[in-house]
Amino acid sequence: MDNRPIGFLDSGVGGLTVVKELLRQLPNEEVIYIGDSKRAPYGSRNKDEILAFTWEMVNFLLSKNVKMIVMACNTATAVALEDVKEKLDIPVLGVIQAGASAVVQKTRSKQVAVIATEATVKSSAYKDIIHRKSPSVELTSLACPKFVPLVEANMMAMPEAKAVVKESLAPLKGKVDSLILGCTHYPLLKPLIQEEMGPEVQLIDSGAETVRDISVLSNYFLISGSEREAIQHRFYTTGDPATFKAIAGQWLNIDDIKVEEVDLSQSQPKTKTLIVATRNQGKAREFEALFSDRGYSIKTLNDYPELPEIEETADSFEGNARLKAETIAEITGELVVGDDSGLCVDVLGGLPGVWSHRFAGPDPTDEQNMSKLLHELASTALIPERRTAHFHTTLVASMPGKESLVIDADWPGRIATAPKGEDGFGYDPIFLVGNGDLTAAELPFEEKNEQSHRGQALRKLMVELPSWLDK
Ligand SMILES: O=P(O)(O)OP(=O)(O)OP(=O)(O)OC[C@H]1O[C@@H](n2cnc3c(O)ncnc32)[C@H](O)[C@@H]1O
Ligand SMILES: [Mg+2]
Repeated sequence: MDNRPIGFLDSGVGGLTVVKELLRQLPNEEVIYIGDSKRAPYGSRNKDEILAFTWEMVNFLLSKNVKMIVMACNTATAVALEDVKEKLDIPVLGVIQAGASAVVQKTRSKQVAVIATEATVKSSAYKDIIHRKSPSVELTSLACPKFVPLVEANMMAMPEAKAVVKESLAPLKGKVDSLILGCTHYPLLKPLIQEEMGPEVQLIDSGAETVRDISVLSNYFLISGSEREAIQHRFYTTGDPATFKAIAGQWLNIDDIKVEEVDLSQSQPKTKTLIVATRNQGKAREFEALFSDRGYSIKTLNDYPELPEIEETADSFEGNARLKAETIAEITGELVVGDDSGLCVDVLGGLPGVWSHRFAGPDPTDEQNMSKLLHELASTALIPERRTAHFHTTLVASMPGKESLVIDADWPGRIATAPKGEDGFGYDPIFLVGNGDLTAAELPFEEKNEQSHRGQALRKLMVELPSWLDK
């Protein structure tokens, strides 16, 4: 018997899907978990980086006196398993072997697929093992680089997740009888993946399959834990402990889960700069909330007083957003995101639209803009059905020498007959959300962010950005 903990490592929260299975199958084992959310996703990084980061996590786990290490990350397994195994004298397990073995046993049609990160697909680790075991099995490998950012941002229940899963899995529909979830993050999207692939396709969870191997290995080396009272699992993250706790608490069903933030590398991880092309600090704060835990340092034009003022002279949201993002990216050489947004009222043919900010004159107050709009609608749109509108936003991410990434989002509603509510800004007090009776200025800050055009666009950006940067 050996009651030392088992160490789990992952690029973020994905390895929790393996831990969940461990807690179910082997309740006498204690867990030490390290997730490198700050540097996730690993899947689009190069081999040397993945190897270095994995070793940092291995050394962290060794400092906690673990009896075994489980690389609960397919990307780390594909790149670093052999190296780590060779150099340590405790057992080290990856997640690829077990998933590959399971699919060979379970497929009937011999048409199977694996979805994984780009690095795992590139490594051909699944292909190699499956072909060695059964040359007649035909494996299709598909990289789904948008899945990990989606899970890391805890967006699994949001409508964007369904859309991303549908779009990503389209090439596999109707072609296979078994699908390996070749990234430990993916079981968190399992209901959506199953719905998209159809009930007849069996999903193989590599992580869950791995727990059987942990059990076999512990028995073989006589290091299983014994039944005891005080088992204290410990979780560490390099990212935001609150997000980690939210995902882990829900997924593992543990109420008082202990999560600590750690700084893994001696030399700080390279923080990437993201310039938001605005002087509006409110917008910068929204970016900061989402991106600083992903290893970005957020700057605005206020940090670069020497940069020119950029006039919004285009006649479309995209035109203005490009003008801001591309001009600043060209001058600074950095990653820049620009956005342009506004309120589009149907009966006014989409006005005030791109002119929302200056609707009532060159430098109007929000009140002046709102009263002009109410005045315009007073004569033409008396009934609520004629007062439909939507907020629109277009985000453009730009880097010199790269085709820009463009993201749009809408937030539908209607125009009220009088302002209502204290929160928000701009036209919020006269924007009735959806078909309801509350204006955007009556929603609490978090709720507005969850629904709004800007909130939706920022979350889409968070999912699209890593794979765009990698192109
Ligand atoms: O271009 P920057 O410097 O970022 O600042 P801006 O005020 O022009 O910012 P936008 O182009 O994004 O927005 C234009 C106007 O649209 C309105 N607007 C945009 N989003 C809104 C929201 O969430 N709630 C209420 N009004 C909004 C508001 O009147 C804004 O001044
Ligand atoms: Mg504007």
